[in-house]
Amino acid sequence: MTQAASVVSAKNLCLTYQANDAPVHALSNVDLDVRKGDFVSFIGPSGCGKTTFLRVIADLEKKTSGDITVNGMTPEDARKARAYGYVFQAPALYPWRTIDKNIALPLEIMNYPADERQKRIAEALDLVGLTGFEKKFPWQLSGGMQQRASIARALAFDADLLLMDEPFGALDEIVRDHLNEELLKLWARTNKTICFVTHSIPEAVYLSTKIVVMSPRPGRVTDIIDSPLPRERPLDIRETPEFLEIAHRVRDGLRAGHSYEH
Ligand SMILES: Nc1ncnc2c1ncn2[C@@H]1O[C@H](COP(=O)(O)OP(=O)(O)OP(=O)(O)O)[C@@H](O)[C@H]1O
Repeated sequence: MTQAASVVSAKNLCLTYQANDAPVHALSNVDLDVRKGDFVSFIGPSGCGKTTFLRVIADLEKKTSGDITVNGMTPEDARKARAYGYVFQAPALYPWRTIDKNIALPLEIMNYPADERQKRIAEALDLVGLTGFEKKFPWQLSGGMQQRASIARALAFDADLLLMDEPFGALDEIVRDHLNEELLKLWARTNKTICFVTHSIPEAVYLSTKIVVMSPRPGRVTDIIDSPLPRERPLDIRETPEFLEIAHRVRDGLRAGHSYEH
């Protein structure tokens, strides 16, 4: 079998923010290869550079040194080619726009014709299970449904790469479990490549084909775990020895990164 194409490739990637008092080494010598169809989670304590890494992929921050390509291009060219959809931590929906109009906004900015917009909105709502809610305002939906609407908005351009920055962090555990299951189904149906930031070990292990463990000061990768779990995962896989073993390794990686500071 030939290896899947590289979607994100980082080599010796460094990013230093020039803060007022001292430079902040948000990413230090990061090496990572994300392949087409991977579900990659980034896990680590606050400040280890998870968001910064997604922002470099999205061309919202510029690297200081090293190399990074997205779909074989510079992040800037990839952004211009609309290589990705971005889902933020909070739903970030416009309260004065109905759900369909929120999803339409980026498509309007990109001058998609009205009929194409309608088609894409309907498809994206179907993928996240929100068909029938197009005329509701965000405040008429629960937190979980709002976050699904944000995912629909990111899916609407049909980019192969989804960047998700802790999208379910603010939701209660039951809703989160449900959305995790839904997200895996969506990933299986669409064959997208997903880069997903989380603070939760079970979430990272449940969702991912690859888990990137990071630690702060300087922000760096301490472990990369290729998951042996099958791609199809019922929620109760979380009680299996295989699952717990990976969770254990993630926890060890997080601990090792922590002891580096002392
Ligand atoms: N624009 C900026 N200017 C200066 N420092 C920044 C800037 N953005 C982030 N940082 C710093 O860079 C480091 C990495 O931040 P980043 O947001 O990538 O971490 P994170 O792992 O996503 O954290 P969290 O889990 O809290 O979201 C932190 O120390 C942060 O304070």
